[in-house]
Amino acid sequence: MIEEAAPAKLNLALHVRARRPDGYHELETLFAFVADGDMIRLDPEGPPGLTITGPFAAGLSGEGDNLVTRAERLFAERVKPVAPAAIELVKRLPVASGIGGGSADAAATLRALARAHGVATDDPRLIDCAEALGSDVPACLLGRAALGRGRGERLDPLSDLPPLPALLVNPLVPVSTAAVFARWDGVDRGGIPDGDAIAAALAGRNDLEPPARAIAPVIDRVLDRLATQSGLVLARMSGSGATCFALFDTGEARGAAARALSDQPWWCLKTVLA
Ligand SMILES: C[C@](O)(CO)[C@H](O)COP(=O)(O)OP(=O)(O)OC[C@H]1O[C@@H](n2ccc(N)nc2=O)[C@H](O)[C@@H]1O
Ligand SMILES: Nc1ncnc2c1ncn2[C@@H]1O[C@H](COP(=O)(O)OP(=O)(O)OP(=O)(O)O)[C@@H](O)[C@H]1O
Repeated sequence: MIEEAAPAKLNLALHVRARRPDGYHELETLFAFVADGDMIRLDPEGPPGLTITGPFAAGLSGEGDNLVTRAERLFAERVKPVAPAAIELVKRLPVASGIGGGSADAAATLRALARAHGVATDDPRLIDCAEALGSDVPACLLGRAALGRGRGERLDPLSDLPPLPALLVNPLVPVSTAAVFARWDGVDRGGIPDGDAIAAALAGRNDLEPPARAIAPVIDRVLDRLATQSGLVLARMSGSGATCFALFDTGEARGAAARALSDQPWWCLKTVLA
């Protein structure tokens, strides 16, 4: 049995630079990961098929188009013609929520298959599979803080981030990534400055916040509540939303913020930058 963690991804900053003719957007983003997320368990000898467990299992459609099964099929086509395995996905992250849940699962599946079949996790064919599965999958395959460019697949690793306490808050409203990008106003407000990642994040922004807030106004309330917590370093929406994150200077401040928000019917995850 092979276990691979599928940690949640955060966009500490996300600057949209241009709409491309192929329908994607050129962006610059600071990818970061936290210590918690979904989990993939792979048994190459077990009865083939995908089992989904965990608190958000019910939000997912069947095997055919799950990103885990798509990753497995692509691995068999492009890397090694392996037979389907028994895979369990422990789904702890909300679906369609801006923290890359499906992308993290796909990347963890590729890593698990690579380990099971003696392929290096930086094998170019694995990276090809990741790019074909989605814009966030290459970053999730790398699994460490990085500056992303292009549609997110051109990655420059950053030096390790400080293990800042983090609170992730999702108002349990799914938001479509394509719908949010489609509402971007087309204004290039500039790239991400070089240098220290946390300083760059503080100076940066998420250009998808205004369109996501228009689609899901509850995001305003989440950000307003996070902004007033003490010990706050940075509060921002991640990806295309609706999950917002707050970074704190101490675990106590994060705990106090989590208690303060417990009057809302929102999903909250106390974690730390990895
Ligand atoms: C918002 C982010 O999460 C930031 O990391 C990513 O850019 C989105 O990554 P993802 O969910 O893996 O997205 P994909 O599955 O590749 O694309 C979904 C849809 O989002 C839009 N999309 C995505 C990425 C990108 N750079 N430009 C886009 O316009 C496209 O309409 C695309 O059809
Ligand atoms: N294993 C999976 N986990 C989550 N979603 C999946 C999975 N497989 C397929 N999907 C589909 O992919 C869509 C996007 O899910 P995902 O959780 O990756 O989005 P996200 O959190 O918004 O990611 P991003 O940060 O990349 O925007 C959902 O509509 C869902 O139905």
